[in-house]
Amino acid sequence: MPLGRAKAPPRKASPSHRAPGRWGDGRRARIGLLGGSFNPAHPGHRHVADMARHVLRLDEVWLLVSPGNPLKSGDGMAPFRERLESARRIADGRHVIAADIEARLGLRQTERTLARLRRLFPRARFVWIMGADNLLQLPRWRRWRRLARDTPMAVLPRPGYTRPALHGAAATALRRHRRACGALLSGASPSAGRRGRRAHAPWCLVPAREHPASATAIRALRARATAAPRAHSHQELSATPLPAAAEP
Ligand SMILES: Nc1ncnc2c1ncn2[C@@H]1O[C@H](COP(=O)(O)OP(=O)(O)OP(=O)(O)O)[C@@H](O)[C@H]1O
Ligand SMILES: O=C(O)c1ccc[n+]([C@@H]2O[C@H](COP(=O)([O-])O)[C@@H](O)[C@H]2O)c1
Repeated sequence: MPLGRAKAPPRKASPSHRAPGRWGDGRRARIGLLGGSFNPAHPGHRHVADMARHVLRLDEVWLLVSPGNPLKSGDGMAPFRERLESARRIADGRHVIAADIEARLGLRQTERTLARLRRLFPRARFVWIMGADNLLQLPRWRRWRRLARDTPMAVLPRPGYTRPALHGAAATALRRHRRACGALLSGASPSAGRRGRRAHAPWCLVPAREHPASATAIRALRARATAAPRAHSHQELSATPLPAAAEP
């Protein structure tokens, strides 16, 4: 080593298991991305995250709280902060991490988010995780073909959606690229080959039991619970006989 030149400091351990910041970092990890509205988060999300982590041998799953699903109206959507807090409550902060990075980056279309995350976390391997309901509606997403080409995807069964999704337009178009989940991250990451053509990323159906939880059902229950006392008292009021008018 030439005299006078300081020895480079030892490299920091990769900052894995931390909520991702908007500037990215050098973590070398297999990361599952479970994007969602989390309006609110529920045990079905945690089940999906845990099953995907286990079957795909992921280091981390990020609960990627969406600033706003491009296909959902804002009606009945809780504020972003509330949804993020609810995702934090089902996370463990180590292997399952609530992430606000989409909001920080000002992105909401998944294909854009994935392209940016690959640049910000160049040593990470990403897998997009979703329930069968989302595989069914995937053809409505912006540049979904490109998304499926560039990012491995893991689909979780969901009551009422698994069979229709496996026979749907996206699964049919992508049938040649379906693999066993163990093979999802086994090859090199898709990179441009000769003449800039990219290898197509694989996808799989995670062999897990269906979990019945749904945010729609939770919101409906909550709405009924808040409406019930009023309905109850209204019912009581109409069933209670009026005091007899005093005889003249
Ligand atoms: N019980 C479940 N089984 C499988 N996948 C699920 C389940 N619950 C949520 N997901 C998946 O998690 C992701 C985020 O879901 P989201 O936050 O929209 O919850 P949701 O219960 O589907 O909400 P909503 O009923 O409001 O549409 C989606 O990919 C969705 O398919
Ligand atoms: O990119 C799109 O066009 C697109 C359209 C619909 C949904 N998504 C994403 O799908 C994820 C699941 O959304 P949700 O609301 O069903 O929980 C969430 O990350 C959304 O941003 C993405």
